[in-house]
Amino acid sequence: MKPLLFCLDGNLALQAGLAARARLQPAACQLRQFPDEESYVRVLSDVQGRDSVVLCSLHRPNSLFIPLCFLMENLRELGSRSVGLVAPYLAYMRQDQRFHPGEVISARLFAALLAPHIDWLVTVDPHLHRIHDLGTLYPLPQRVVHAAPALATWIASEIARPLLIGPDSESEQWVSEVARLAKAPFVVLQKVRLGDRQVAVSVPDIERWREHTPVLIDDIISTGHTLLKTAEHLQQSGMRPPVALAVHGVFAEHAQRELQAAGIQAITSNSISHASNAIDLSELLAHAIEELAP
Ligand SMILES: O=P(O)(O)OC[C@H]1O[C@@H](O)[C@H](O)[C@@H]1O
Repeated sequence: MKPLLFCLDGNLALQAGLAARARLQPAACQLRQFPDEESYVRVLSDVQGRDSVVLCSLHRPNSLFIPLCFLMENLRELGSRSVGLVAPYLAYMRQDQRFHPGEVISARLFAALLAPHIDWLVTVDPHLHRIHDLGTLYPLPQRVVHAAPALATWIASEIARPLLIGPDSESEQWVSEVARLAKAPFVVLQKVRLGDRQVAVSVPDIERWREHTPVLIDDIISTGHTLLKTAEHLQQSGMRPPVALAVHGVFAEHAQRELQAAGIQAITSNSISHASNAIDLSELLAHAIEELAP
């Protein structure tokens, strides 16, 4: 029997894509909040003796974490043989060390809370910066899907004469791979983070790329300030308005509005459901799921 596929984050398009490509059977659950914000979760499919897969990007981690744990443990109590998690966006990966004395290393602690509930994990380009192996945080069967081939295909078909730009050294791992696959030139800029919402970006001499279309590549758009600052500097250097490609469109606070106001076209993958989704990851995710699902 096909494993059942539950979707907790409302990404129904991705659920349908995965069900078709990874031979999973869509299943239903209900999630709501009580007036005091406690979570109510109900499984509406028969899971007895079945393997279950839960699709849930963790872009709103604090509000999704409790329902996700409730659902996964409930699936076991109701007789599910196994529970795998497909979290295309994995949260709490950026605070992977104590930058200031006394800070919580949330990447490690969040993983320690989540891992005991899952049998296997599939995610997309987790923000592995100082920790290079996801298995260090999640010591269980897991696959990391890389969105680079899908981003490169989109660029090759949509942008004439692209110049790929990584806003900071962290982004080099993504931009260099996308550039290789798209057979396009790339540059990496220097960024200094001044706070949660403040960044400063410096641009090297990009005179010779004037005739190219700048394509910013990053793993995450959160507040959008990294992209906004980068675009501002590119504009001052006489470049055309950039297209911004990111794997994960978190779009925290007013990010979407501010990017639009700055004339930046944001394009994202469907790791998180959003109006900017133009890059479908279901095929790449389906391969990874088929390797792990029983
Ligand atoms: O500037 P915002 O959008 O808030 O944050 C996203 C950036 O912060 C970094 O960790 C990510 O790799 C990305 O460059």
